[in-house]
Amino acid sequence: MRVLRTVGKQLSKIHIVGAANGNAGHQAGCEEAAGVMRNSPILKASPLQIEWGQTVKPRPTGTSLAALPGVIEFSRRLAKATEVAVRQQRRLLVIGGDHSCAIGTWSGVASALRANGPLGLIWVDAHLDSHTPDSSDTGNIHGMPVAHLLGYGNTMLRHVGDPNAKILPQHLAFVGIRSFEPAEQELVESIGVRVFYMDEVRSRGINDVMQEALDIASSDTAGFGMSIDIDGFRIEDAPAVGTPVEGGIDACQFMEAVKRLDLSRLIATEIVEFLPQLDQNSKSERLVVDLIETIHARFQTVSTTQVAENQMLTG
Ligand SMILES: NC(=[NH2+])NCCC[C@H](N)C(=O)O
Repeated sequence: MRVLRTVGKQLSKIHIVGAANGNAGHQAGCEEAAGVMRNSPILKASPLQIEWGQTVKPRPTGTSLAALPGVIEFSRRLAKATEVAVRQQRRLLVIGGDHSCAIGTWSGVASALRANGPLGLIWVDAHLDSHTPDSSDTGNIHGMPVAHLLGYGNTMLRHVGDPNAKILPQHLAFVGIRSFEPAEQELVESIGVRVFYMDEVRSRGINDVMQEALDIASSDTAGFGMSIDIDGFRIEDAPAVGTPVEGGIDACQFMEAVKRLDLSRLIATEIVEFLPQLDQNSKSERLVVDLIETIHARFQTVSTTQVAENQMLTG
């Protein structure tokens, strides 16, 4: 009885791991986001129960491809942190960081789940982030995490946590994509990954698309994750990002769609690419909090009315 109660408690509280990395991005600054969110008055005012775990900080070795040694070492430490959290059945949220942190986040989660089955993943983003070091024009590793999670690219990055591919093509769905280069598109399409480009989101509506993405990520998997790059949203909803792209997902519609999803098999969430130095009027900070509440309120005794009231108070 006691054990059950403890497990229940761990399941409902959000356990946040900070990923304070930023030098694999187009512009430095995402490394500040975890600290900003930790001190965020908007998040502190939220009725959600949160416990902050460790914040993993890299030892940067440079930018573009010179960042690689630092990213490898950082990814290994982040993967340890997420693996432990999932093994302890905590309700995990990772706050990045540039999107290269996804290598560490999902490698650790995949290792923890492996005995039970494969990991599914919904990747919300403007970009495909599916380059290898060889195919990338910029050398920025935040444009490469998906290729490495699928088992392509640099061997040491592919082998973070363990040598297995972290995700199989049939369990991955991209949502909101509208910026990519031919080589990365060719890679993901040739192996059959489902990409919901922005055109399809616009024509079918985000509700339908998210429902189908959830089906892909949860069929024949041990559970699934969501990696949310806030540049997937409209620039007016998430202005503080390093690589903005016009024509994104309407953030309010996205959150309405997420509220309708069955998230009972959600293992972990990651919110990345928030660049605090560009955040006028805390607009993007507020979006991060709204996303967290949208996803997590259902797992706690917090009612949607309480969340709405909080949003009005701080809005
Ligand atoms: N996580 C991101 N914001 N990625 C943007 C990647 C942009 C471009 N495709 C590149 O590889 O450099």
